[in-house]
This record gives sequence, structure tokens and C-alpha cells, in this order.
Amino acid sequence: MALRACGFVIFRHLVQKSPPDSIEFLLLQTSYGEHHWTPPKGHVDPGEDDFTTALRETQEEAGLGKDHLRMVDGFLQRLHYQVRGKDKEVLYWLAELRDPNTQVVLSDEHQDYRWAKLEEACKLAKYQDLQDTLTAAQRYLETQGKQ
Ligand SMILES: Nc1nc2c(ncn2[C@@H]2O[C@H](COP(=O)(O)OP(=O)(O)OP(=O)(O)OP(=O)(O)OC[C@H]3O[C@@H](n4cnc5c(=O)[nH]c(N)nc54)[C@H](O)[C@@H]3O)[C@@H](O)[C@H]2O)c(=O)[nH]1
Repeated sequence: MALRACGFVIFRHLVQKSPPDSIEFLLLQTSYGEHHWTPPKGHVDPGEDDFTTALRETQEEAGLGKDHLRMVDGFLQRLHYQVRGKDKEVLYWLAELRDPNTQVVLSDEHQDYRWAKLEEACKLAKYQDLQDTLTAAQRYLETQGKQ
């Protein structure tokens, strides 16, 4: 069976700046393996629904719970890649950190985090599919802001 993980692309709005510079994305760096950077996400437990997984993993990995976040409707990205020869699907919803000053609290799974504007976020997230996801999130937010 394919591996499956779910999480959130989390962003914060810096009020003193105007778009696109006002948007920063949260990326976490693993403390294991290649020390790669991704948004908070993790494996779906047996019997768990995807959205619950995304919330649970975000709480566990970044210390951010439902009350810290404002969900952005209509955005869901599906990534497909291979991990050690097995297909993996990753679902990312989009959410804003309500209070941009809220502290991120890491678990043992991560050694660092960064709030990064799109260009830096794409450099950290070296995978093309994750870069595309972050770019899509930025465009989605900019389009929403114009309505
Ligand atoms: N010691 C050790 N332990 C590990 C390792 N590995 C796992 N653990 C354990 O697993 C637990 C984590 O459990 P959860 O948090 O529930 O799951 P996930 O969040 O799903 O976390 P993963 O790290 O399993 O999965 P990915 O992030 O998907 O990375 C897997 C590979 O895929 C590539 N890759 C990553 N992102 C992208 C992308 O966006 N696009 C593309 N194209 N490729 C991408 C990249 O090459 C990467 O190496 C940890 O506590 C460890 O115990 C490891 O290497 N050494």
C-alpha cells in the first residue's frame, strides 16, 4: 500500500509589509536523514481521517493547534513521490497562523524551523513538487486578497 501523509502549509501575515512580502511560510528541518525541510506533516494512523492527521501532526511537530490557525478554504495540494522505492502521497491544506508572534515548538523529529518568504522557502524546499505547492499557495493568497 502507498505511504500517505497529511499536513498544512502554514503561513503568517506580517502587517507592516505589503504583499507579496507580507507572507511567510513555515518550514521545519528534520533532525534525521537528509535534514530536509517541509511544512508540518506526517503519516496517517490506521483509521484516522486525513484532516485529523494534518491537525495532529501540526500540533505534534510545531506546537500549533486548531485554535492557533485560520483554515483557508478551497486549497488542497496532492504530492506524489517515491520514498525508498514506495509510492507516497502527501496532502497539504493551507492555514494562516492567527497571531504571527505565536512561538513554534519543535518535537525531537525536527532540529530547526524557518519563517521564509516564497523565494527562500523554495530554496529550502528543494523538491520541485513542494516548490510548486508553496508557489500555488502564494498565488492563491494573492488572488484572494484582490477579491
Ligand atoms: N532515523 C531516521 N528516521 C527516519 C527517516 N525517515 C523517516 N524517519 C522516521 O519517520 C518519522 C517521521 O514520521 P512522520 O512525521 O509521521 O512522517 P513524515 O512527515 O511523512 O516524514 P518522513 O521523513 O518519513 O517523510 P518525508 O518528509 O516524505 O521524507 C522522506 C523522503 O522523501 C523525500 N521528500 C520529502 N519531502 C518531499 C517532497 O515534498 N517532494 C519530494 N519529491 N520528495 C520529498 C526526501 O528524499 C526524504 O528523504 C521520524 O520520526 C523518523 O523516526 C530517516 O531517514 N532516518
